[in-house]
Amino acid sequence: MKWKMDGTQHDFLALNNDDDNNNNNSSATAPATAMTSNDDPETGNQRRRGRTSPTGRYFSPAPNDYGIALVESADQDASTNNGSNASKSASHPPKNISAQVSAFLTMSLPYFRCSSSGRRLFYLMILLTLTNSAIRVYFSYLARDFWNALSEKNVDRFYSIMVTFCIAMVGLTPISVAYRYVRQMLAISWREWLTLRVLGLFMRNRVYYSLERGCHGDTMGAAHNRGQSDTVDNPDQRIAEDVRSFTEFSLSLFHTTITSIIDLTCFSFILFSIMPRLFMAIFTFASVGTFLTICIGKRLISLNYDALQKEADFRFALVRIRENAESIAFYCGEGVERKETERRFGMVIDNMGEINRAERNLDFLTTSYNYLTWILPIIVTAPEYFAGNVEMGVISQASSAFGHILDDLSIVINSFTDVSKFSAGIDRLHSFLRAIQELEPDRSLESLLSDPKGEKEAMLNAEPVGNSPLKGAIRVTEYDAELTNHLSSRDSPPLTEQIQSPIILSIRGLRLLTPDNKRILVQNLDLSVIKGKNLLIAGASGSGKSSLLRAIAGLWSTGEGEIVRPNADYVYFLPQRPYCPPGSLRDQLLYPSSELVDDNIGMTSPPNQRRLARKEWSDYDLLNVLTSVDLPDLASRAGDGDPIRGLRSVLDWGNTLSLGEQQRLAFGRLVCNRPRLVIMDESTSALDVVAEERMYSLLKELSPTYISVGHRPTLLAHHDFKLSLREGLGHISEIPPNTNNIDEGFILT
Ligand SMILES: Nc1ncnc2c1ncn2[C@@H]1O[C@H](COP(=O)(O)OP(=O)(O)OP(=O)(O)O)[C@@H](O)[C@H]1O
Repeated sequence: MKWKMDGTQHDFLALNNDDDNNNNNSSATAPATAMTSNDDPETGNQRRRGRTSPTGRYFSPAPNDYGIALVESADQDASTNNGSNASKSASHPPKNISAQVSAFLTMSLPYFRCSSSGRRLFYLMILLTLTNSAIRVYFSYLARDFWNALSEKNVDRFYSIMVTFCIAMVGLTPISVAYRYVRQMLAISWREWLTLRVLGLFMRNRVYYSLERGCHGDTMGAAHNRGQSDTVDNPDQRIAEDVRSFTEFSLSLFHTTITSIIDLTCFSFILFSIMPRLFMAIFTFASVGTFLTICIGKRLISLNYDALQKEADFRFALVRIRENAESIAFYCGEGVERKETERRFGMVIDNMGEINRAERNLDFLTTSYNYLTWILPIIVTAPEYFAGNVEMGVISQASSAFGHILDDLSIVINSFTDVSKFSAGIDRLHSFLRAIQELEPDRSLESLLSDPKGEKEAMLNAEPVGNSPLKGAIRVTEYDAELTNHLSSRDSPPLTEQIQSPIILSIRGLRLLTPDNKRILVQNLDLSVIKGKNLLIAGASGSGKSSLLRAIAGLWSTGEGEIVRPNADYVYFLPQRPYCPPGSLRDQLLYPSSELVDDNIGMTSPPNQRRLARKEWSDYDLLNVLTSVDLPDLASRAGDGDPIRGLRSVLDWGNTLSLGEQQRLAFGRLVCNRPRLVIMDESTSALDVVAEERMYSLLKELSPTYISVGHRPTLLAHHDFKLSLREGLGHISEIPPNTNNIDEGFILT
């Protein structure tokens, strides 16, 4: 069951006794709803503010009145999920209540501490909530007088009350509208704040990569030992959907709670002063009902947690088919994919069935509860009325007060399903943020949310911040490549005695493990790469070549040792399959240059000034770049004969260009970005030997130092040294000049 509020869907959100119109409806219409023929026990007590259905859920029978509509939908939980790694996720048991409350506070308080506008909106919302409660009490008295006037047939009094009622309605409407508006404003502002904070934390220090690959260094190892999950499923859904639901439902819940407390106080006073017996009866009735609801319905909490998970897994299977459409089509793998997708969908359906059964059991209780609430106040008050001890208006007011109090005491009963969904949502969001926080264990989650850059901590500790982005045992130290003599041959032994030029990359005592700490890939590796002397890394498949590059990039830190390299501004990594971001051909060439980069990303070095220099590249320059990488007609093709238009055309480049074209385009990026050190992982694997030769000639013209990983013997001719990885050990050898191919006696593995 889902709710729509002003067109916005809520997923673990359905607490609904918060709407002003509902409130007005309940109290303002109390006279009309005190046991009229319109009251339908099937829909619960219409007097009641929350309009409880027999199933125990609040609903709005007239959606247009309240801007709220009940939506039967099961797909919202995963509606924004692009399905990143659902299948890897671990299922967490829902936490206990105190842990939930603590998680809730940790995630919600930073916003109110940091945002002054959020605080203002919050105070205004409280003010308007209090005003609304006062209005409800006022209307309860107005209703009493109204019914008394009717039963006494006092026409003058009746019309005088009607006039007062109309004036009050006119005056109070803006307050109700303002309340809803302010609450939505607060929901928007909070969502914006929290989403941007979570997104910032997700993108900085390559957390997005670490969470995806589970390479959290020692920290994650510790997490493993504590039995925590090392992967977080569907971060996209958590950022897009769980944050939204969290903020919106939190406000709804807050409103419900505060309104209930105020209502409970006011109407308890009213009811106790009118009829103490009824007051006592209601407390007993609500307590028993709540206890039974918790006993019968607690299974729904874990089922709803699983529902979020299973919907996301199903969605992920569909997204994966879309992303790998071509490969699946080549393999004719539709049957397998369909079976797997159906299996996941089957799990969704099974879970829905279980939820349905659990809700049915709960409905037995809540429906009979609602029938009883319809009749209970009448049974208790009727004898007094027939005995002439109380007037009709008093009965109406007592019934109204009864309805209010019962609503307030029945929050658990009426909203159990929705609160259980909210609880599952809190857990998902909190575990996601905890996984991010574990990458910076010296900082608390609250401080990360309040102060992502850690400026306050930095001021307090006054410690130099380490250079390595992810704290692990392998330390990556970056230096400014402009300072040419930063490294000397004394720091690390050179590859050969003869070479005395500065070292551009140095690896000392490296021991590299897989992120799960299970396998040693490289050990005792000492290596210095001299500027201008290019290195080829070779080895059998799975020997750890790419992993060594990951360690140099600072992506993997499990192991020990030190890597010293130029800072990110001067190093460019070329993977085997270049990433093609959404955007124009121009964007493809200049990637990752951007006018938009800011220091919030938390990169290991200040923002790359050279990468900000997009405007320096004219269209003409970029067309020359394309020509230099053997793609002279690409822009014309993309622009239907007009190369300038082609540079600006936005296509799905990853699916439009062949892998060889993408690899050449990636070499074009090197021309635009002019790094000092290029690190390539089989980045010419899709090129023929001639094209490979041309790309390496271009590299030599650009004259950076480069390191390649590859299997092809033809690569030997383009490098000066070779590092062979064998059984965890690295063997360095010099490649004699004019080595052309494997016949020269150099095998790659
Ligand atoms: N996230 C991970 N967790 C655990 N093990 C991993 C992970 N990623 C890679 N590995 C393992 O690490 C080993 C080295 O992988 P790597 O990609 O470095 O090999 P490679 O030498 O580049 O192989 P190839 O030549 O086939 O590309 C492989 O056995 C691989 O299965």
